[in-house]
Amino acid sequence: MKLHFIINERAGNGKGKRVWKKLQNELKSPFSYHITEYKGHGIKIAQQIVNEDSASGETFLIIAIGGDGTIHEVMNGVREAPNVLVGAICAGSGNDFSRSFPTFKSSHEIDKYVQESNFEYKTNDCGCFVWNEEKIRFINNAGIGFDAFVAYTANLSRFKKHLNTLGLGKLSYAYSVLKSVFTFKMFDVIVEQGGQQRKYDNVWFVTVSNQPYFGGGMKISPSSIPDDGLLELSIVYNLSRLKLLLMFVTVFFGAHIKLKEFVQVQDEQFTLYINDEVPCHTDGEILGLTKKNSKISCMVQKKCWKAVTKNSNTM
Ligand SMILES: Nc1ncnc2c1ncn2[C@@H]1O[C@H](COP(=O)(O)OP(=O)(O)OP(=O)(O)O)[C@@H](O)[C@H]1O
Repeated sequence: MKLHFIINERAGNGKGKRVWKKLQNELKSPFSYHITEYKGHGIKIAQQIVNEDSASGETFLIIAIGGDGTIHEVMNGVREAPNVLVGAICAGSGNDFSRSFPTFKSSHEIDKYVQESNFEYKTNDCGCFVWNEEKIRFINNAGIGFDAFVAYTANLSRFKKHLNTLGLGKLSYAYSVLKSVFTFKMFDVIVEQGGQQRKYDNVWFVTVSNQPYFGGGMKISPSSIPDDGLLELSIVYNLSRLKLLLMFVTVFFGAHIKLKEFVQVQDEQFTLYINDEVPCHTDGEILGLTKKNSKISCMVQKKCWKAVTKNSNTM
C-alpha cells in the first residue's frame, strides 16, 4: 500500500513539526511526504495525490499530521476518491477528530497497518455546507455564530500560542469562550427542515454535527454518530450571557441537552436563513461572515470516506 503524509508543521504551535521529525526517523515503510506551506495548501496536496495515484487502482493511505484544520483540508482534497484511506496523527490543540475516529499514535502502528494485507477501514459520512455556491465538507461539525466567533478569536489569540507552548492548548478554547461571551452579538435564524420553517430569535449558535465533540472536547451533540446517514442541528438561543457561560461547563458532560434554551433536530438536510453578519466555520476553519438574506444549505454525504480503524490491536 502506498503511504503519503501531509504535515502541518505549525499545528499545535510546532507540535506538528516535532511529531513529524520523530516519526520520519522511526518509520520503516516507504513513504512520500508533503509539508503544508499556507492555509488551504492541504487541500491542493491531497487533490494532487489523488489525481496522480487514483489511475493505478491501487489503494493508498493518506495520513494527516496536524490538528482538525489539517484533517479538514485533507478530506476536502480527497473528496469521494474510492481507493483512498484517510488516517491521522493528532498534533493540534483541539483534536476533536481523535475523539470519534481512531488515529495512529506511533510509527510502529503505521508500519504494522501498511504491512497488513487485509487492512481494516470504516466508511463514514461527512457533512456539506454550501457556501457561496461551493460545497465545503466537514467531518466533525460546522457552525454559525458563537462557536465560529470563538474559533476566530482563538485563531487570532496570542494567548493560544502561549498555552500551546506550555502544553495547555486545550485551555485556549475555554479562554476564547470566556472572552467572546461578553463581545458576541446574538442573531435571528430561520431553520427549514422537512418542508417546515421555524424561526429562532436571540440565537447564540447553530451547530451541525457529524460526531459528538466540538471546541476541543465539548460534547455538544452526544447522540451524533458519524456513519448513521444523519446530521444533528443544535441551537442555543434566548440565553443570558451568564447562563451561556454555565452551559459551557455542562457541555463537557453533555448535560446541556436538558436546557429549555437548547434545541436539537436530526435530519439529512437543513436550510438556514440569516439576515445578519454572523461568522461561520467548518471543523473550526473560518469560512467568513453571512450577509443580508443569506441562505445556507447543509446536507449529509453518506458513507463517502474511509477511515482507518483498529487493526490487530495496533491502534
Ligand atoms: N505553513 C502554514 N502556515 C500557516 N498556516 C498553515 C500552514 N499550514 C497549514 N496552515 C493552516 O493552519 C491552520 C491550523 O491548523 P490545524 O487546525 O491543523 O492546527 P491547530 O489549530 O493547532 O489544531 P486544532 O484545529 O485541532 O485546534 C489551518 O487553517 C491550516 O490551513
